[in-house]
Formats: sequence, structure tokens, C-alpha cells
Amino acid sequence: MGLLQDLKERILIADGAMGTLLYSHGVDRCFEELNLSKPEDIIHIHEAYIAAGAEVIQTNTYGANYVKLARYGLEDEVPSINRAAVRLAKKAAGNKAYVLGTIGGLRSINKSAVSIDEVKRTFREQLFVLLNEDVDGLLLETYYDLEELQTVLAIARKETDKPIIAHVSLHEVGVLQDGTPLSEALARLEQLGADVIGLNCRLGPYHMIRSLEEVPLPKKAFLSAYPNASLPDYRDGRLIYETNTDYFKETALAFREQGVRLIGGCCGTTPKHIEAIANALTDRTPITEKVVKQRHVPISIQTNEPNAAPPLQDIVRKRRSVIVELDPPKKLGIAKFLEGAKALKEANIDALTLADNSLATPRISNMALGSIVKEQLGIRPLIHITCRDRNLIGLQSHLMGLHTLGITDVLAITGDPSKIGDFPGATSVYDLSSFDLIRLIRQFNEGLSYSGKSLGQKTNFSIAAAFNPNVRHLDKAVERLEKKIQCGAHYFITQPLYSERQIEEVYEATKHLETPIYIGIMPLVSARNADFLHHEVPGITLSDEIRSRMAACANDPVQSAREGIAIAKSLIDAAFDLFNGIYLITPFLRYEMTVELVRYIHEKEQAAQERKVLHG
Ligand SMILES: Cc1cc2nc3c(=O)[nH]c(=O)nc-3n(C[C@H](O)[C@H](O)[C@H](O)COP(=O)(O)OP(=O)(O)OC[C@H]3O[C@@H](n4cnc5c(N)ncnc54)[C@H](O)[C@@H]3O)c2cc1C
Ligand code: MET
Ligand SMILES: [Zn+2]
Repeated sequence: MGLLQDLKERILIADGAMGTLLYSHGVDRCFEELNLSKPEDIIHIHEAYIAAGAEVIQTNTYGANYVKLARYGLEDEVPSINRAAVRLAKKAAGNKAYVLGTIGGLRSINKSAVSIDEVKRTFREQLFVLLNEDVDGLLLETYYDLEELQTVLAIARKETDKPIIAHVSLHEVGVLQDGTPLSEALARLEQLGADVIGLNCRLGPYHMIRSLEEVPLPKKAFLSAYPNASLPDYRDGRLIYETNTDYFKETALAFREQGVRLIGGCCGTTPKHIEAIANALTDRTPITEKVVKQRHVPISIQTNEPNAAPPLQDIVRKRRSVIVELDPPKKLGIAKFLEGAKALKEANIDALTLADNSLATPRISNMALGSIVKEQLGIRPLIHITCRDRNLIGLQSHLMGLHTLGITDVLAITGDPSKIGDFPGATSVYDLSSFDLIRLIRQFNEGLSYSGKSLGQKTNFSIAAAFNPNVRHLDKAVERLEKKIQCGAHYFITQPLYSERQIEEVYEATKHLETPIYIGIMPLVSARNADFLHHEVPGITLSDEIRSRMAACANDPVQSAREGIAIAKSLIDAAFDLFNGIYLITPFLRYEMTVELVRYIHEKEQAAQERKVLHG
């Protein structure tokens, strides 16, 4: 008899957690390395699960891959650790249990932390060792990212005919983190050839059962569930799980009612939990019919008001567009800021962009000021959002706040690291990369939170992303733009550029993109300001001519500003015919400078239009 033949006829019981069990016994190092250094401990755990009733056990190889072992300097031990793991499990199992070779997912909340190429490479290496050791089947578990699981499952299916069990992990009931309903995800896994499909980790039985209520009995595959013992509690720096195992008796019956044929445990479970399941399931006959609960799809309310202004990406595609940055003050008191905002509105800008603690220095919240300029002055605020200052919870709360305030224009950026700012000891969060943040906002626009949970409404964000052309290899920066477009960026805004030649180079390097770009221009205010940018800001190089022009008026602030404006005007001239979008950065709240430049752009535009009319 084989594993699948058995599953056809009856419910099988699997083992529970390895990692959390070791951890609860005080092991606080690489769990998989113990296959080499403490083999008897691992055998002992396998035996305890079998004694409790497990008929299917898994190798201690959840994190025995190149990426995770490298954290312990053990990346060269992938073959030896996996080989040892299978031998230990087989020794414990004898002919009493099937041995599954476990491979764990790599991507969690941060999708871009591990590339798909790396996923494939890492997976193949571990897969071949496990298959060579002749496991009875494979357990692909704890995959939050469906793309990753589909990729590795396809590889495994090509390489072996042995049973493959494929498990996703959920943050929310019934839905994966990208919004895919569980039933659809499992159907895809079945289609890719998984023999057993189901869930493990993150959720306890209650939420898993609710999730499975929406899943029909698969046609060819079998369902499985390895719930956590409970939701974890955080005590004295440790994650603690519920230890009451009676609850697992009731839930085993509920899993059976959902058509689950392979029931085990994940984090926090122990041999006692498995024993409870085994005691409860005296009748191992699987159900063959099931009433499936319809997934509750919340009605999405589109927030797009009929007369809402078109998004900036549409405006800049059609006509000249000027947006201006006016940074929130570093001190309390916003009178001068509001004066500047008003003057810029009168000069006729399309949006006022508000930085998010730029240079990692605290400023008045740009959300607060954005709301004030919108409500009091009728200005369209464009809010920069860094990944530096807010974790995944804070970012989502921030986005919901912006939506609630009716602010729809955002710029998703990594953010200058805290090290460079006024509080170098502060944490730079970076739960998400700029790519992930762009994806998150796009997901909000579909009405879904990061974990795939419905937000009840769709947001309507227009998503800008940053473009830094001040790098050695412009082609690499352009590759990042392409990736940002894939993630959902609607348009780009560049760092300030300081030479006509560079503006042309940027045009040449990006003319194949259909996504609009606003070219950044920041007027210089003094020779010192020019020297600072040239010598101290990575990537920014000012031409000798510009620096000597600024140096020539070093002791005359009025003349310096004039010269700065003149230089900015020639940069505008260079950008004018190549790009519709101009992004002006106001230096040190000196808004009279950017006001003058906005006027210059509009006059130039008007003259160009008149010429066009004249010449037909
Ligand atoms: C329009 C604009 C507005 C900004 N506003 C703010 C703000 O409000 N607050 C703030 O703190 N910061 C701000 N910044 C700065 C920005 O956060 C950092 O400069 C950032 O690293 C570049 O943009 P990003 O965050 O999208 O970078 P990403 O494209 O996410 O890049 C992140 C990091 O990857 C590396 N990288 C990027 N491109 C390359 C390349 N071609 N070659 C090698 N390495 C590369 C760099 O280390 C870079 O810092 C702004 C930048 C721009 C262009
Ligand atoms: C993090 S999910 C659990 C992985 C593995 N099955 C273990 O119990 O250690
Ligand atoms: Zn787990």
C-alpha cells in the first residue's frame, strides 16, 4: 500500500511541530543542524509522534535550504543535513509511518526578499537530496506566496511521481495574501499535479476550519490541514502556544467534516495534540459529499467620484504639467509654509508634493499638511510615503487614513536611511521595499489589504514612484523603473538633475517606456549649496560651469538666487521638448523661487502653443 492508496480509503494522521517543540525545550539555534549534531534528539521526537498516532511524519528539513542555512554559515551543509534528516526519520518510522521530505517556503511578507530564480535554485538543491534518499513523498509547506509555491510545485512534479503535498499558509480566513481565494489557490495546485492540497501554520484550527468551509472536495487530490496549536501569545520575549489539547479532539472531527484526509499539526503542537486527534478519530471513514459555503464577497464601493479630477498620469500624458515640492517645516508653525502653498497655487501648479521626513529628519506630518492644503486652499496634495518610518501595520493604517481624507496622490519610496538624518540611532523599518509598497497600494486599489483581507472599499490611489538617474549605470536604474511599472507604478518622479546632457540621456534611456516621467529640477541657492550637492550627495555632479557661475556670486545672496533661477531655467529649457512633466523642488521653503519657475514654464508653454497655432 502506498500513501495515496491509504488516503483513498481513510483519514491518516500526521505528526506535529518540530521547530516549536525544540524551541520549547530551550533549543535556540539552527533546528535542522541538529540532524547532524544531535541525531538521537530528532529520532526521539519522531518516535514520540509515531507513538502518539502519527502515520505520516516529516523530515526535520523545513529550513534546510541554502538561503536559510546561510544565516548560520551552514550553506554548504544542505546535502548532509537533508540526507541525515531522511535517514533519521526513516529509522524512527520503520514500517510504521510514511516519511515526507519537507521543504519550507522562503517568501513571507516581503515578496522581493528572494527572487524567483533564487527560489528555484534553492529548491532544486534540496529537492534532489530528499529524492535521492528515497522519501515516501514530499511536503511543500508554509507557502504564503502562491507564485512561489506554484513555481516549486511545477519543478517537483516534473522530477518525481511520488506523492506531493502542497500547503499554503493564510493570514486571513479563506484568502491568500495576494487576495486569491483559498478554493481557487488549491484548485491551481491540484491542476499543477499536487496529490494532497491544504493548509499549514499561522492559523489555529478555528480559522482553518472556517477557511475550509469554502473549499469543495477536490476531484483528484485529497485535502490536508496542519493547524497551529492556537494563535501565539508573546511572553517574556517568547512565542507561547496554548497547551490545552482537548480542543484538538473537537477540531479533528470538524476537519473530518470538511473532508480533510490528512490531519497533522504545525507550530505549537506536540505529540499530545496528535494523540488527541488520534483518540477523537475513531472512525476514519472520509466524507464523500460536502456543502460548500459561498465565499462572502463584500460589495466594493468605488470611491471614484464622478467629477473627480483626472489622475496626474493622465494629465501629464496630455499636456504640460508642473508639480512642486514644498517640504513640511522642521519646526512647529506653518504660516510660511501656507503662504508658499498659496503662492504656488496662484501660480497654477497641478499638485503640491510633500516629502515624508526627507533626509530622515522629522518634519510636521505630510498627511496633516496635505489635508490642510487640500481643505483650506483647494490644492491637490501629493504625499510621499517612505518604507522607513512605518512598519507593515503603520503603512496600511496610513494608507487608509489618506483614503479617508480623500487624498489620492502618493509617491511610494524606500526613504533615506535613518543613519543619515538627525536621529541616526532611530530604526529604519523597511518591512517593505519600494516595490512591495507599490504593490501594496495597487492591492488597496483592488480593495484588499496586504494579507488579502477585504477593505470594504477600493481606494483610488494614483501611484508615483521614484527614479534616481544620478547613478553610475543608468540602464540599471531604468531596469528598476520597469520593475516598478510591473508592480503597479503609474508614473515617475526623478531626483533633481543638473545638466542638460543628463536630461537628454534620461530621455534616450526611457523613451521606450509608456509611463510618464516628471523631471526634477531644484534651483541652487548659493555656492555652498552647489558645493554641498556636488561633493556630498551621492550621484549628483554639477558641471564646472554651473559651479563657477554660483561661485562668482558667492557673497551676494540676491544675485545667487538669480543665478540659481537662471540655471534652473536652462534646465527647464532642456527638458521642455522631451518631457511634459516638470517637478520643481523648493529649496529651504524659498517658494518665491519655485513660483517664478512655474510662471516661466507656463509662459513658455503659452508661447509654444501660440507658435503652434500660427504655424498651423
Ligand atoms: C522624487 C523623490 C522624492 C523623494 N522623497 C523622499 C522623501 O520624502 N523622504 C525620504 O526619506 N526620501 C525621499 N527620497 C529619497 C529616496 O527615498 C531615496 O533616494 C531612495 O533610495 C531612491 O528612491 P526609491 O526609494 O524609490 O529607491 P529604490 O528604487 O527603491 O531603491 C532603493 C535603494 O536601492 C539602491 N539602488 C537604486 N537604484 C540603484 C541603481 N541603479 N544601482 C544600484 N543601486 C541602486 C539604492 O541604494 C537605493 O537607495 C525621494 C527620492 C525621489 C526621487
Ligand atoms: C514555520 S511552519 C513549521 C515548519 C515545520 N513543520 C516545523 O514544525 O518545524
Ligand atoms: Zn508552523
